[in-house]
Amino acid sequence: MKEIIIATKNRGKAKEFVEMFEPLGYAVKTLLDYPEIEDVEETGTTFEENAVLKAETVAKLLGKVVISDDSGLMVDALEGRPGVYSARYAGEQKDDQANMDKVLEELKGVPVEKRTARFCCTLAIANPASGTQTFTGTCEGVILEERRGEYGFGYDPIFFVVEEDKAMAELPPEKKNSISHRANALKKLKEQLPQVL
Ligand SMILES: O=c1nc[nH]c2c1ncn2[C@H]1C[C@H](O)[C@@H](COP(=O)(O)OP(=O)(O)OP(=O)(O)O)O1
Ligand SMILES: [Mg+2]
Repeated sequence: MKEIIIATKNRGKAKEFVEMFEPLGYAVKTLLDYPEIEDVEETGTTFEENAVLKAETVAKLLGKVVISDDSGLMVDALEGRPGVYSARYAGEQKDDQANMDKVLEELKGVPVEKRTARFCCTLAIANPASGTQTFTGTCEGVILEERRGEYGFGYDPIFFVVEEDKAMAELPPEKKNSISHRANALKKLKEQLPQVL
């Protein structure tokens, strides 16, 4: 089986990449399979910068083609926050529950029509021999006033997808993986690099 390496230590992302790549005939490896590789410091100020940093660092270490994912939630009423700081919004411990509580608290009293938001995902594919390309996908939604659903990870329980009339965390994996920011970025990557995937 062909193998693809995803430079992530996030279990929620890793699960989605397995779900999206296995039907294409790829065995997925992530940094959870390479415990000796340390977390790449995300010093960029955009999803693209951080995605490139993560993919190139790991591609160089392994001498192989590597895909990374930098993603997050942008809330209009918060001027785009938490944005690139989504993982650590409530502190260094990267706690999904604390991060959601912080967003809900900051949006207290904000009416539904002003609670618009989007998930963003930039995938970087780094080839040690030929360079790096990036692909970005988004998914539009509205921030709920309380959590709904058990699927997914991160901010999914507070992100309402209008077209589905459900919170992202109420959508089963097959559904999320056809409409998500990550799915949309991967579609672009596949369209533009059919020879790689
Ligand atoms: O589909 C998603 N559904 C809900 N929340 C999501 C999603 N996609 C990203 N997110 C949130 C989770 C985390 O708070 C941040 C990603 O931060 P980000 O730096 O890209 O990932 P990370 O540090 O968890 O793992 P890694 O850098 O090893 O890939 O955005
Ligand atoms: Mg990260």
